[in-house]
Amino acid sequence: MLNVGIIGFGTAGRDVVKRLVCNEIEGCRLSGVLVRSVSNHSTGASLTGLLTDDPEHFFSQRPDVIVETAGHGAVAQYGEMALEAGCHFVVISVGALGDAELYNRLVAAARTSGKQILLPSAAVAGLDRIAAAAEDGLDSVRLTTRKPVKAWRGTHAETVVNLDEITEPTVIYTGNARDSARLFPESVNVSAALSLAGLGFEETEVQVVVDPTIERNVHEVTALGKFGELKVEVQNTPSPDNPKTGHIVAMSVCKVLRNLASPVVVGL
Ligand SMILES: NC(=O)C1=CN([C@@H]2O[C@H](COP(=O)(O)OP(=O)(O)OC[C@H]3O[C@@H](n4cnc5c(N)ncnc54)[C@H](O)[C@@H]3O)[C@@H](O)[C@H]2O)C=CC1
Ligand SMILES: O=C([O-])CC(=O)C(=O)O
Repeated sequence: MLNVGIIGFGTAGRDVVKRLVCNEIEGCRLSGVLVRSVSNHSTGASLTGLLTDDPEHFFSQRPDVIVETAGHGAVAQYGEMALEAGCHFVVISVGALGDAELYNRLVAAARTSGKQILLPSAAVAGLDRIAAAAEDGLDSVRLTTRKPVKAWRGTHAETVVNLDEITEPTVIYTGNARDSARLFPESVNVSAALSLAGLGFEETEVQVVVDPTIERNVHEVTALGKFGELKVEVQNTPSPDNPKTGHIVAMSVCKVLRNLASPVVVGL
């Protein structure tokens, strides 16, 4: 059995935890959930003793794999600790890795411990193909991320446009993935995942759009190279608790955990 520790008990974290405690991910069991303050969460009997706000206690449960579902700050705070403790580190707040210094430290820790930093596809599709294409001549990778107005509340978008007055699709960012990941830490992690799969943070081109005409979170990816051409559009159903995050994100984490415990792995 693979012991799984989860950092963060928000939208994505709760969905993953629910599946683990219901034994829906074969070969995996929940060792603990690290939260900022236990008193902020009311949980059912199935989680008794599993939530902790004490990192030492969390690590003492000897997880084999730790999953970050808590935001960029938590990647910086716990990444090295997780790898040095001998755990694989699954990261959904991939944009944090746009900080080159942090990225290098985590990679060094992974090398030393012999463990891996695992980045789920999460909200996007096509990372497998872009990574394969990068083996032999990838020329360009472009991302357009569009989300409905409600998904941009409380983000950097509010400093660019008046969200209450938007009536048509409005571009709020054009640039590279390094800056998009930094400016939209809760919303455009996909740009970082594409960068790490393909051409890196500087060469990956990103456009971000507030779109009052749509209901889903849309990511359009195009890539060109020796392999041919890739065009992928995903339309993610927003999670009821957090419209920024697609429900598929937690399911993608569940798939990574299933892969780690499974004799057969499909879709790498
Ligand atoms: N790779 C991808 O495609 C995607 C990545 N994300 C990333 O995942 C993150 C989480 O998404 P959601 O679950 O929707 O967010 P959320 O805001 O619903 O939940 C995050 C939870 O983590 C907790 N938290 C924050 N810092 C913590 C810490 N240091 N220790 C323990 N708990 C901490 C918060 O209190 C909150 O309960 C987002 O901030 C975003 O960076 C989200 C969607 C897609
Ligand atoms: O869930 C999504 O559609 C994508 C997202 O928030 C991110 O990339 O950070």
